Amino acid sequence: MAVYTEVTDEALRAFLTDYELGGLIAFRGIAEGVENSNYALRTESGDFVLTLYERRVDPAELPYFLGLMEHLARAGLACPTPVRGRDGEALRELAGRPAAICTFLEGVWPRRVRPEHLAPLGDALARLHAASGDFAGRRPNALGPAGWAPLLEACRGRGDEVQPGLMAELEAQLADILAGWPAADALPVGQIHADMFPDNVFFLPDAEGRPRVSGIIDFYFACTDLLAYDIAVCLNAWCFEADGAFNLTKARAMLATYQAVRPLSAAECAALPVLCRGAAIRFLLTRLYDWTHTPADALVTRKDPLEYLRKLRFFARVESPGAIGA
Ligand SMILES: Nc1ncnc2c1ncn2[C@@H]1O[C@H](COP(=O)(O)OP(=O)(O)O)[C@@H](O)[C@H]1O
Ligand SMILES: N[C@@H](CCOP(=O)(O)O)C(=O)O
Repeated sequence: MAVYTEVTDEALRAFLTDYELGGLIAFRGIAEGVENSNYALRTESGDFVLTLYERRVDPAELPYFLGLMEHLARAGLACPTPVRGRDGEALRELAGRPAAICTFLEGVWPRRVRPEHLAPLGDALARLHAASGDFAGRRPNALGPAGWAPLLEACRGRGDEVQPGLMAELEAQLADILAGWPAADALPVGQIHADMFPDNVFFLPDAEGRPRVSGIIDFYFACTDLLAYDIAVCLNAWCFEADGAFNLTKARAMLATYQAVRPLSAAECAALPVLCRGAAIRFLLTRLYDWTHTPADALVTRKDPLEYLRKLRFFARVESPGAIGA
């Protein structure tokens, strides 16, 4: 699932008259994704993705997301380019929802992450950070440290049903993380993706058959925050095996190519363990919130919060940045 808002053939054809994309050839709802309604479109001009923004996206923030994607695509990053209508506007309305069309990116996201994915990932992440350096937009991270205690509070009463003692453990972890969190001006800040999970990064084989990044999608958590926090998100999302073991080889491969583009300062390396703990609790808390607030029969697939409890515990035990590849 993610088609919350149905679009009729007639409504879509009428919508497309505001663009110079030619006539509609075919369209279908895309089942993947959780936040918004997505449709794959084929028009006489090629393939596109139509997104209808659902309730969790604040319409006032859409110009930031679309502007950032346009900026990065112009700088050569493989990310969706918002398509502007005849009037120059990319953000429009369809079926009562804010809506935009973006270019379709080829490639597939890795269902099983292999060590060979990590080098191209690190390179792409560093290029994203470098290319957004001159982007003028700003968006505070709503799911940053200040947002974690309210999320924890919203899960009170239900969290311990997921695992006995969970709430007390998370409270203690959160206090510890916040006490060690770097000051906003202590580390380099810029535009970060903030949700660079495997399902948001597409790959295609290069001439030698090695994976190369062909697309980065889903910029709807992007924000202005510590650049190294994006690395921490990737260490969480890409460097653990199915049995829960942290894969140091993967972490080192990603950090090496990242640093070939943007070397980390000593302060960023030192902060990486706490940033990883922060990223772990951030995804744990949003998953826990969804787990405890989404009816079990809802069409959306709820993600396992306890996967991130195991990662959180791992990062809490890390004694030096070297143990996680920095
Ligand atoms: N620009 C794009 N090119 C190709 N496929 C896309 C593009 N944008 C989204 N998709 C497809 O739509 C799915 C859901 O997109 P995503 O942005 O992750 O949705 P959500 O924000 O609802 O989680 C992706 O897994 C991918 O299959
Ligand atoms: N990556 C997050 C969930 C966000 O979902 P997405 O489909 O918008 O990437 C998680 O795994 O908890």
